[in-house]
Amino acid sequence: MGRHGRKGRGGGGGFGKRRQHRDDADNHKRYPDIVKNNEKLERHYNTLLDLPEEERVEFWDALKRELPNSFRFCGSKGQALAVRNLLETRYFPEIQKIEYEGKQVDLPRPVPWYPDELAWWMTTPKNVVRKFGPFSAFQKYLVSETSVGHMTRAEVVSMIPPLLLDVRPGMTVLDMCAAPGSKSSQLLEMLHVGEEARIKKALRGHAAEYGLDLGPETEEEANVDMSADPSDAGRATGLLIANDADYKRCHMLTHQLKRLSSANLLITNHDATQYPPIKLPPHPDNPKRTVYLKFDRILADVPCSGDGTLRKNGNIWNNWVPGGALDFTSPKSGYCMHPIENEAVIGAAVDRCGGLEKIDIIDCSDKLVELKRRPGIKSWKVMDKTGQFWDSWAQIEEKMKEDPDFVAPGRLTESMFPRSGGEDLPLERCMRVYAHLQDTGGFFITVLEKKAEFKAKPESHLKQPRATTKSADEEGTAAEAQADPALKTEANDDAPAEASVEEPVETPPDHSQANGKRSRDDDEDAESDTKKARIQGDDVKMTDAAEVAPLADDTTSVATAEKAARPANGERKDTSIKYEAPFVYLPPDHAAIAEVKKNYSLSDRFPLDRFLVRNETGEPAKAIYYSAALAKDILSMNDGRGVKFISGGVKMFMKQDVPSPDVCRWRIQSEGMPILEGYVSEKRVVHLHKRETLRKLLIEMFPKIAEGGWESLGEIGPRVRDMDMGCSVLRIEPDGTEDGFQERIVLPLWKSIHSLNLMLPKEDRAAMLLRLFNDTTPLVNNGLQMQKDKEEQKRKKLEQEAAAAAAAAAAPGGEASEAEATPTNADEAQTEPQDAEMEGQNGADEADAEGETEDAVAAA
Ligand SMILES: C[S@@+](CC[C@H](N)C(=O)[O-])C[C@H]1O[C@@H](n2cnc3c(N)ncnc32)[C@H](O)[C@@H]1O
Repeated sequence: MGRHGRKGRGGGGGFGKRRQHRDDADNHKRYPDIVKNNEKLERHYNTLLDLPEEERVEFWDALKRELPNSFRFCGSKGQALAVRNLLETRYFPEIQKIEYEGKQVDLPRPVPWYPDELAWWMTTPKNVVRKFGPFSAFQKYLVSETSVGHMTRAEVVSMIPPLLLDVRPGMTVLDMCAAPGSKSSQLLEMLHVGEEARIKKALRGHAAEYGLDLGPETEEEANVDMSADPSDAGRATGLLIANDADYKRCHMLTHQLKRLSSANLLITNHDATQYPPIKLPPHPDNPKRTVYLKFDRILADVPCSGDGTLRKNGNIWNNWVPGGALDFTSPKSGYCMHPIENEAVIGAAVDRCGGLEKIDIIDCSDKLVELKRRPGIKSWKVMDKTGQFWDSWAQIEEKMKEDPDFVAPGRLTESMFPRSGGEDLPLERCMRVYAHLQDTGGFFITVLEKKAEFKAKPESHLKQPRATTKSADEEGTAAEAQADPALKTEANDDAPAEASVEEPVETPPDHSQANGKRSRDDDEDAESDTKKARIQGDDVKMTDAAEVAPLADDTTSVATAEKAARPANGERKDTSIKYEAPFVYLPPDHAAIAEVKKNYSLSDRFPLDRFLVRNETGEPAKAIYYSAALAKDILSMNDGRGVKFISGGVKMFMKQDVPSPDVCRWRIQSEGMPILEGYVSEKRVVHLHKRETLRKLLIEMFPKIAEGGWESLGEIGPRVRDMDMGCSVLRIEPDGTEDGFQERIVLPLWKSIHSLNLMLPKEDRAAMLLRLFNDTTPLVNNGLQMQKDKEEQKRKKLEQEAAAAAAAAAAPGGEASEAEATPTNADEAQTEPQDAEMEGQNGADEADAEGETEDAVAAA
């Protein structure tokens, strides 16, 4: 059907602008206070779902109850488990004591089908946890861990699709409609599973050679499967392209995913129905052949009418009309129960892709077995805007034959009905999750597997809607042309016919081998591809309520999008198309890279050819980023091709003002630390194992080292006193004692002339303080205090000098000289610390380029 994106792309459109005000008012009402009656809605689902009476009551009761609170522990597995353990050890005893409305509240429970008990839910609604006093410590924990990216609050049902996609390290994945990014973060985590242990294991054999202290081998390291992603010394080689059509939401996505510090992520801003082909470097054996990226997995979490979100968008009770689903005016999320947004779309997509030999609906009954679900629906009626049900398209045609003036109300189309002759389509393999099954929102998921190459049929082969009035009909057509870039391209662009969706086009180049992986040459036999896919179960695409036709690797979408990206003169390179600051890779022998390599004595095992900057000059001004090899290939090969890359690469080094040229100007940014730290030699490492030492470093910004200040820095005091100035790696390690650390943490540390500083944003400091020490002590900025003291001293000195000068002038024959009266700046040059300016003064290009907020690290 392909209509999903037409109205309200951006996910925030709700039920349209006219209703916005009332919606907002309704949304601010507590859910229990909302009147939950809608005759058409109830008649609609009672008819369509045809649930037995008892279950029907449960279904509506569940929809009328407030949605339980749910959250997921995220980030690296070690971190996620550490944060999860706190829930049970620190917060369970508190929650157990809470009574709300005369009843003891339930403890949170793990979601039974989510791996490693990393997803949890609780019956107490979010609003109560937020506002009811006795929950305040727990609420603080939720907010604090969410703000630093160790936890995310997501609807339980929305966690299902990534799990069914079975993403594994090394895969190439596209999330077509990714913002704000909750599913993308799950996908990214899957690409990085086991990476830390693999890197360590790969490095261990070379540790002595490079002066690396990797500590004792961990259990995870001992058990890690090196073959899961073997080609880049343990580093993850897969890639997630997270795409969204809405530019602003792409930036939201960037912000959300930044927390995962992944070098294996690119964010793009395209209409997914026109996703451009992504070029890869040619295969060395066939340098003339153009090679394009193909995806192992695609997630299509498309906008829909969202009636599955009734429990969190109470306004839907008032506003739901059958036409909502027909028009898709409420694209808040992919949660919907309506067959015309679900099974009908799957049917149409399979049809357009050439049937079940080309694309199959996968039976997932053996996956997530504890997830209660219902099979997809094979037959349904369609309710028009007046509330009348139609059994089939044939019934409408019949009526039109009988009465030439008859028009069905609303924009009904043939594809909204079960397909005639489509009885064999295994729509029962689609998955429906209803609110009453396990107290969630409603949801629809289907997993599709591409079995062979195909050319998708154009959308127009389906029968067109017949609207209520002529003008409505005309409106619809104009809107279609407006909203469907494919139609626009066909109509307006005089590029060669091969680009039209209707025309057969050359089979696009096949997977290629970038960096020895993840791509194929285009002359490879499609048949053998298909066999491979079947054997390995590899080419699974999934959709929740999705239209699947425009897969990025299918012939049609490649050709159409290629045309869109190609300028009218036929030349492919158009450097004028710049959507964001460019991505420029630095040569490995660049002076800044050499400086970094020398300062941190980086092991030769760390690749130096993946550093990039984000500015036109191509010179590092403020930040140096790092990306995985495949991301580099893609960013380099697609420069000037009209691919709208919003973000890519992890900020690895930030430029620092330093008091002498002997000090390395490039400090490691906390985001880049997990990628780099294993390769930094002992020369720039500080080991910390006492809890009190870390507590002091977290609470105090810029604790003093000079004038004996180092003595108050516990076991790290002598080390930091003797160390050269600049950035080093602080390794916080368990020492086996009971009150020692349970987890390993690595942070950047900066030593300046007078003081030391953990290079962590304030919110991260506060979150760590809460997590490790259950401490909410306000942070102390020693640097600011020193600055104030210094200013006070200066003021006093000035006063004294002025008084002395006045006295001298008053004395018989005396007159103070200018020079004596003017204070020198000599003291200032010595004052604390030069890094005071480190965040503020270099605010040039890159930070702005990504619209990022600066770390609150800084400055004294
Ligand atoms: C249901 S939301 C996605 C939620 C997201 N997957 C998550 O888990 O956080 C749908 C998203 O699709 C985007 N969108 C709408 N039409 C699109 C199109 N034609 N191409 C790509 N993205 C589109 C919207 O901007 C919106 O962010």
